[in-house]
Amino acid sequence: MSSPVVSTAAMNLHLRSGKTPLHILKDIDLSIEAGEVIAVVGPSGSGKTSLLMVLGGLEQASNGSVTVAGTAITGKSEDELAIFRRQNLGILFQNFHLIPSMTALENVALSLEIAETGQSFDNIAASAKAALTAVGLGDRLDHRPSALSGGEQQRVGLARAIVGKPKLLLADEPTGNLDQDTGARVIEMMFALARDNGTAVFLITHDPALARRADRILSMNHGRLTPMTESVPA
Ligand SMILES: Nc1ncnc2c1ncn2[C@@H]1O[C@H](COP(=O)(O)OP(=O)(O)OP(=O)(O)O)[C@@H](O)[C@H]1O
Repeated sequence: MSSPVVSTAAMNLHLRSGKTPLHILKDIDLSIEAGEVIAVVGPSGSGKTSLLMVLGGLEQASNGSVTVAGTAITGKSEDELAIFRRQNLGILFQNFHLIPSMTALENVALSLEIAETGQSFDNIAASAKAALTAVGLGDRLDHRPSALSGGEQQRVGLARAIVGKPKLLLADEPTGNLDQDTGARVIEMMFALARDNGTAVFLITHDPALARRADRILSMNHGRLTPMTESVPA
């Protein structure tokens, strides 16, 4: 059997707020297989985004182990983490983070260019165009973010997150700002990526209907992650 894409053991995250020490993540043991979609639910402030940040190498765990796509990311330098992210991760935030001066096509192509896959410019442009077409934006390639609606910008963000066929997709409330139809479309694309490419998906959501579609639901409470056993309220 292949090893999991995500594996953490006895992982803790301590931060400080002024002089007050905070124990944000407590003894996290998490494993996510290739092609598996995990939904993480839980109250505001419970630690969901903090866990996403640790898995993405955007926040360093205080102790324990964190292995993502075969790389032990604890203790790596910022430069090493940047390379690790470019080669293995897709990240989809609620607030898109698109580059305002670049067109949709350029925003998506940039993520392939900085991943340094060695592809020619023509190949990169073709992949970016295919990803944008897949999210229904084939006719918006030359639009800058300011000329796109919120839902369209989110879909550009999704195209950018998936164009490199990442081993792990991290998504924080990806449908929070979207109408139902656009949200459903974004979700379909994420599931397709897991199914067709074997991408492991870590999805934070407050949407019970969305959580129920995942392979597994985990609940975060006061920094502890536990399997969701009772059914998610509608
Ligand atoms: N850089 C930081 N310094 C200090 N405390 C932080 C920092 N980042 C997050 N926290 C605290 O960590 C706790 C967990 O925050 P986190 O954003 O992970 O929660 P969440 O479950 O994602 O919440 P939400 O659903 O509201 O997004 C909160 O109490 C928050 O105030």
